[in-house]
Amino acid sequence: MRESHEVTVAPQQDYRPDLKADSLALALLGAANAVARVRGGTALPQALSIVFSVYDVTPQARGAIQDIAYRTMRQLGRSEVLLGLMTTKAPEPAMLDGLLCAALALLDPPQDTPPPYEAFTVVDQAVHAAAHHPDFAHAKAMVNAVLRRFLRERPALTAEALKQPLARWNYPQWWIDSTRAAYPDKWEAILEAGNVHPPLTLRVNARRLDTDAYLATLAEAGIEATRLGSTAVRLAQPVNVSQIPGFHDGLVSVQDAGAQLAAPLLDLQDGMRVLDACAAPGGKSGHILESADVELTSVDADPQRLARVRDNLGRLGLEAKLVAADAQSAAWWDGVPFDRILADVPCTASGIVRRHPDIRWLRRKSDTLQLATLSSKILDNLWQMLLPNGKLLFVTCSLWPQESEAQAAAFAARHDAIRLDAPGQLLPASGAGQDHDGLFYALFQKRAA
Ligand SMILES: C[S@@+](CC[C@H](N)C(=O)[O-])C[C@H]1O[C@@H](n2cnc3c(N)ncnc32)[C@H](O)[C@@H]1O
Repeated sequence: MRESHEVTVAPQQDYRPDLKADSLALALLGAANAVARVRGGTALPQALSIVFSVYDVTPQARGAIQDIAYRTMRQLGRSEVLLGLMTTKAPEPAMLDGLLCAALALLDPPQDTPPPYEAFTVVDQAVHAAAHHPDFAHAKAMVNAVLRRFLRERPALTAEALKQPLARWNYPQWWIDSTRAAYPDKWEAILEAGNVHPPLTLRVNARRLDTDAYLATLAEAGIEATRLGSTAVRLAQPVNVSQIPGFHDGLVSVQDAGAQLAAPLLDLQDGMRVLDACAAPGGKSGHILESADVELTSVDADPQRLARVRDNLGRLGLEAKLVAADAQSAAWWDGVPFDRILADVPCTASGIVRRHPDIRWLRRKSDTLQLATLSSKILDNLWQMLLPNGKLLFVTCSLWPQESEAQAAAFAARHDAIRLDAPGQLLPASGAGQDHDGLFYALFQKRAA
């Protein structure tokens, strides 16, 4: 018998196609590559940095790849259903599917938003991109046929697609069901809010200047902005951080207005010992140090993410003791209790999907319970580190009650903790007056000894 030489060829995801650096074809292929990696379980920011490095792209191409990848993520459900209506089997490999979804996202922008490119350019460049990739050059006629059919039959195809919740909402079915179960009267508004483009919100460094003075600086620079809170300023149009006045000198940081509630709730006084137990990348650590002269310990289990805390505090000219450790354990603790503890625990991040549209496609339903179990262990461990009369602020960026209110109620009961006033569940909101992610805050005080 002759030996079989048949081999299965692994997809060449790292292959750099020979396409012009500033072409839409390269941008579509880069986005398709990132989307395929997200399907494989990689978060979109990491997927994009891999693509930028293997494709060795120009800054301009990076911007285009990123923009298309984020658009594609926001409309992945709708594009998947449309593809299901136009093809007999799911396009393979994953990058071909990603290419079609990326092209559809450009051809089929959300209602009332202009298409970013001419339709014929998108089709032409998507076919060109397919033709240049060895894994699916054979499918270039299919890419052409599918995209042209979409343009010809768009009203009928989208009407048919929108009958399916996956296309209507652009979330997996379990996510839609969970939102509906938790918020029977508001689930539609919550899902819509997660599909809105987030604003760029800044936190003004109160050590350096006041918020009105910074608004005046922005106005002088011709940047339109509104005040959202004591230190929160929302830009009318997002800009690159390099164009934000004073960013590099630590006058401001990028931080959602909802996240800016943490430091004031901690009721900080000079001289306190404070623990930020899940600190990376350091947004709240920075705010704590801007608010009072405290002795801050910032802990995070991920040493690479902890390095970002050092960078962020360095830009602000502030310092904390940085510890790479597991907040479920006390092995790293010197035994001296803290006056204040911030527990911004790991969670499903279901409240920040407008900033991270990949999260809904990466998460599994079972993650909620797993993460709630981890965070309850973290909270129980931290409680022993708090002084009598001290305060612990529990924060999540989740919308699921299992991770938030149910967790807070169970924690208070387990430890006989006093529950102080705090916002509780903040639902995501977009607008000039109120604009924040979906976060949860519960504040506990330890009884006097
Ligand atoms: C919601 S993020 C924190 C955001 C941060 N507080 C800020 O404002 O920039 C949660 C963090 O918890 C960290 N983490 C996850 N499990 C942990 C554990 N067991 N112990 C300590 N940190 C953990 C993650 O690495 C992640 O950086």
